[in-house]
Amino acid sequence: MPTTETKQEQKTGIIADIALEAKNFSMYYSNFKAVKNVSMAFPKNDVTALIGPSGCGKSTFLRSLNRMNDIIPGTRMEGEILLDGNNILDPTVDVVELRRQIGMVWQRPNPFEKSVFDNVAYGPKYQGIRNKKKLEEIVEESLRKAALWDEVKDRLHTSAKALSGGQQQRLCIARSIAIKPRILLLDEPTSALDPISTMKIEELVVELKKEYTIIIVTHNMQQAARISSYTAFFLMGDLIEYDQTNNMFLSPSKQETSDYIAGRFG
Ligand SMILES: Nc1ncnc2c1ncn2[C@@H]1O[C@H](COP(=O)(O)OP(=O)(O)OP(=O)(O)O)[C@@H](O)[C@H]1O
Repeated sequence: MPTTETKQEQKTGIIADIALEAKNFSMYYSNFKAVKNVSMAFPKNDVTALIGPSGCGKSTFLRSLNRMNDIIPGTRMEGEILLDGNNILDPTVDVVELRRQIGMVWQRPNPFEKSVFDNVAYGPKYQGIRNKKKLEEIVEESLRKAALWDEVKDRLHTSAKALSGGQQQRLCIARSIAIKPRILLLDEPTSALDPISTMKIEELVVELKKEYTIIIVTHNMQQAARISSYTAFFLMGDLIEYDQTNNMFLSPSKQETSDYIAGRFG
């Protein structure tokens, strides 16, 4: 009989094309170890869900993947997170360029106090693109990819804050896409949205995986089951189980996973 560890290694070992990989990664808030010795690989052009009860460290881990925790004083990280074989935790890494490659969408839609157009054009302008036609092309392409173009094409120059919550969240996705990332980190992107808007975001995520690697934190297990190919279950900072989503939900190998999925805690 293989040990559980061996079984999991075998299962995660079937990821043929790895976009990003954590190796023995830990993250501390001062002396508190919020993420503990996590090793896992994220498949390219696919969706991986991070699930677990409140406080288990899934958002902290997600934010570590593009060094977003750096902005919190007193944080410390150990281990490695590899992108193309390079450790992104290395102090010499250019975090602005890293965050261009690994974009982030937050729980609450947070468009800038600018027009729809200027929200999407912001990143490309920051990168030095000034040509008006080129910017128009990028804005249209990004809004189309975020499944928002048809709804906003006649109001590009009105305030983004006037959009609905669901539209604002798709605008935030368009804003991320506009700077051509390779990986998108989504931190509970639908938790503030109504069911119809949630469905649109879920459809969008499934569409976007053709072009991007997507890592999503969700409280919603049905959502993880609907849109992800792999799921990682965290508990008190530990990665308890990582597997293909179908296996995880149909035959979890750990009791804690089974209890959580069955709604016995969390
Ligand atoms: N800025 C911070 N300073 C100190 N501790 C923090 C900070 N942010 C999170 N923590 C702690 O780290 C642990 C993990 O928090 P985290 O937000 O990553 O969990 P989570 O699983 O994403 O929870 P939720 O689903 O409620 O967002 C928790 O114990 C939390 O209290």
